[in-house]
Formats: sequence, C-alpha cells, structure tokens
Amino acid sequence: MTHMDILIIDDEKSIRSATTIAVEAEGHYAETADSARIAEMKLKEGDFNLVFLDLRLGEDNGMDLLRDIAKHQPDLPVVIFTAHASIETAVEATREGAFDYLEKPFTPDQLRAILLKAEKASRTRKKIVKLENEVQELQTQVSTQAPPSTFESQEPAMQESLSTLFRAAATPASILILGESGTGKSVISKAVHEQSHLAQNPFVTVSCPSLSKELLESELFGHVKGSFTGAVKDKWGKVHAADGGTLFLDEIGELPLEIQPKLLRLLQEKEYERLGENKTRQSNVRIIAATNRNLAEMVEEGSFREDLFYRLNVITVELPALRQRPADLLLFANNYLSFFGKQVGRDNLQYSKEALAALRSYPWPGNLRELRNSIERAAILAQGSEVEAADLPSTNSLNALGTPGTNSLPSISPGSRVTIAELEEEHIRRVVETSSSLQEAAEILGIDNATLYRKRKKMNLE
Ligand SMILES: Nc1ncnc2c1ncn2[C@@H]1O[C@H](COP(=O)(O)OP(=O)(O)OP(=O)(O)O)[C@@H](O)[C@H]1O
Repeated sequence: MTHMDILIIDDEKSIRSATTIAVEAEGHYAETADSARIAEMKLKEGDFNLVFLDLRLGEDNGMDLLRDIAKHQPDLPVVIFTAHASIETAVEATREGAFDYLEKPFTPDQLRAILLKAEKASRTRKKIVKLENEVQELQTQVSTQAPPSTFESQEPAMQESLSTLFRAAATPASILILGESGTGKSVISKAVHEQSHLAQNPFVTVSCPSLSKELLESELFGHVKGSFTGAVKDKWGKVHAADGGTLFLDEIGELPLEIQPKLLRLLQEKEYERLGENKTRQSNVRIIAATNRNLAEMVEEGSFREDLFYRLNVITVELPALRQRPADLLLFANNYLSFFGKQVGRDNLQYSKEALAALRSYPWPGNLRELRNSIERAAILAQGSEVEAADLPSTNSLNALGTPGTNSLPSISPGSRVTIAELEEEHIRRVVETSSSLQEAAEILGIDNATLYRKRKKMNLE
C-alpha cells in the first residue's frame, strides 16, 4: 500500500471528521479545511497526493477551487463529494478535471474503493516521474552517442577506485568522485546508483556550472511563484524529484558559496525550503558529487566551505587520467572501434601498427571523452579495413601536446621556449606514462632498454 497525504475540504464538520477517521483507518494521513481560503493555504504549503472536495462549500464556490487546482496542480487528483441530486454537477466537475466523485452518504467500502483507485494513480504518476527522469538521462547519453560503458581495469589505482565505489554503492554514504574532465565521473555515478539499494528510485543530475546562482538554487530546491523574475508558477526542484533516490551533483566545485549551506543542511538534516517560501520540506537523497577541481585547495582559499567538504568527503575516490591507465587504453580503444565501426557498417575495423603506437603515445588530455570522439571520427575516416595513424588527427603531432587552453596540458611542447633537455625529458615521461611496458616505451622512443633505464634514473622517473 502506498501511504497518501490527503486534504479533505468540506464545510460540514461531521463529514470532515468521518472522512478523516475513514482514511486514517486505511493508513493514510489526513488534513482538513473548512473553506476555500484555508484549502488554498494548505495546498500551497503541503505536498498532497489526493483531495476530497465538496462543491457546496458554504459561501465559497467549490467549482472555482477545483478549476484552480486543475490549473496549478494538474497532477493532484480531486474527488468530489456530491449529493444524490447533483450527479449532473459531478459530471460537470469530472469535465473540469475531477478525478472521480463520491455520492453522499457514502459507505466505508465506497471510500476504500476510491482510495485504492487514487493509490494506483499515484503509483503510476510516480513511475511516470521516474521514467521522465530516465528519459532525460538517456537523452543526454544518446545525444553523446555513448557506447556501452566498461568498468574493468588492469590498473591497480583504477581497480581500487572501482572496488571502493561499488562497495560504497549499497550504503547511504555520500560519495565524492574526483578526476580530470572526461575520466568518466558522470558515467560511473549512474552505474553506482544502478548497483545500489536505490536502483528502483530516481537518479537525478544537477549540473552546477550550467546555470546562474538563482536558477541553480531553484533547479535544486524549487521555488514558489513570484520568488524571482521569471518564476511564473510554483516549481518543485530536483531535490524533490530525487527523493528516495540519488542526486548527482556534477561539478560540485562550481556550487556558489551562498548555496553551499543549503546543501549542507540537506545532507545533515534532510531538510530544505523552496525559494521564496518558509515551509520546511523533507527529502531523503543519496548524494554523489563529482569535480575536476581540487576541493581541498578551494577550502584553503575560502571558496568552498570546509564543513560541506568534510560532509561530502566520506567516501572519496579519484578516477585516474587515461594516460595513467596505459594498460586499459587498448580495451577502451577496441570497444569504441567495434561500436563505432558497427555504426558505420564496418564490423571488422582494426588499428594499424602505427595507429596503435599513436594511440599509446598520445597523452589523451581529454581522457575517455577525447578517446571516444577520436575513435568515432577515425571509424568514419578510415579508408580500408584498418584505422591508420592519419585517421587519428589529435595524436598525429606532438604539437597537440602543447595546445593551450586545455587545463591538463603541459606548457612544455616543441617550439615553446624550453631547452632540448627539458623537451626530451617531457617526451620520455609521457611515452613511459602511456606505454604498457618499459620495453614498449623504449621501442617507441627508438632507444634500447638500458639507455631508457639510465635516462629515467637521471630524471628520477623510476
Ligand atoms: N566506463 C566507461 N566506459 C566507456 N566509456 C566511458 C566510460 N566512462 C566514460 N566514458 C566515455 O567518456 C565520456 C565522458 O564521460 P563522463 O561525462 O562521465 O566524464 P566526466 O568525468 O563526468 O567529465 P566532466 O568532468 O567533463 O563532466 C562518456 O560520454 C563516455 O563516452
């Protein structure tokens, strides 16, 4: 049985109390209102699942109230109380958006039947909300044409992160995921949700940097009409939509300082308020937050609250950059090639030897996202049965290493004002980082193992 919050609107005290007793006996919670004014106030304050409304409401017109509810809260079912003589009114009310009607005097069985019907409708509505969220998430995935995700790794650092994440999945603990852009923080957050005890409930994403402070606050917590310019009607936020499920806060490092205490309160007390409203609401969400910023440093600088940082920092994992996962690179590259190859009708595309070397020696500053995009392009560009190095333009030239504007790229690159020794050192460092073995690194560099050993020793790169 689904528990419902029910508002009973009737000017007759005996009907209010009889209905209250009857719905409470069925395990629901009831509030009452004896006039349209009180009803409007309660409707604004509360989050009801069902309303009983007598159209004859003393001096007030119940039909006006019904129209108002149908307009502003179209998802809220309203059951009309009607006297035997006014079936026609009931029919009219149904036309105006009433969910059903109940003829007075009604028996407990008739009321029970209506409650069951409303419960069913409420469950369906919840399912629809969940599906709407899922559609939104899927649309994001489809628009980025994501090939199936892989959560395997041959690299100890990544294996440790995966094991921590999937062990933490089944607990209510907040999770903080750190890592450069494109390392797969969003993708893995969804996977953690799907492996958790909350999998049947919503997974809702809020992208912190994409909105202004006011809109972000409203996106999170919701608002009431008139709370800011553009707030033309009441709105529930994503904290409400995610109730009972997971709220994924992408780029938490961009969360404005003013909103941080509100998030902290949600984490600690499970409480929040909509913008422009004083009523305290409850929401029980599991938070997964991700960022490519150094939150600890931000705490020191004063741009991120220390208390929030510690609250989020219960389980923290770092997703290594792709260049720190040389042993996994080929697994991803092959998966992507078979996915995108199929999309363009070439099932058996392979990499040429040179293409493989190019894939390995490039540091992939944009990580999995960049790799995915490059392979998608290469699958289209490839002329024969093999992807050639030339089909992977971003890996073609070492100049790519120095492209300005990508935060994880080094400032040392061919042509920049550095010595040959510095350039050599950087090149060796990167090739070693992106090779699966020292033997392979030596081959790519065109030197023997002993020379590589000596150079690494000199560079303290062991
Ligand atoms: N486990 C995975 N398996 C396969 N592909 C992945 C995986 N994780 C990420 N990707 C690919 O990388 C892309 C970027 O991943 P995601 O958006 O999760 O990164 P992010 O770390 O959240 O990036 P940003 O910090 O920029 O938001 C995905 O769209 C997907 O194509």
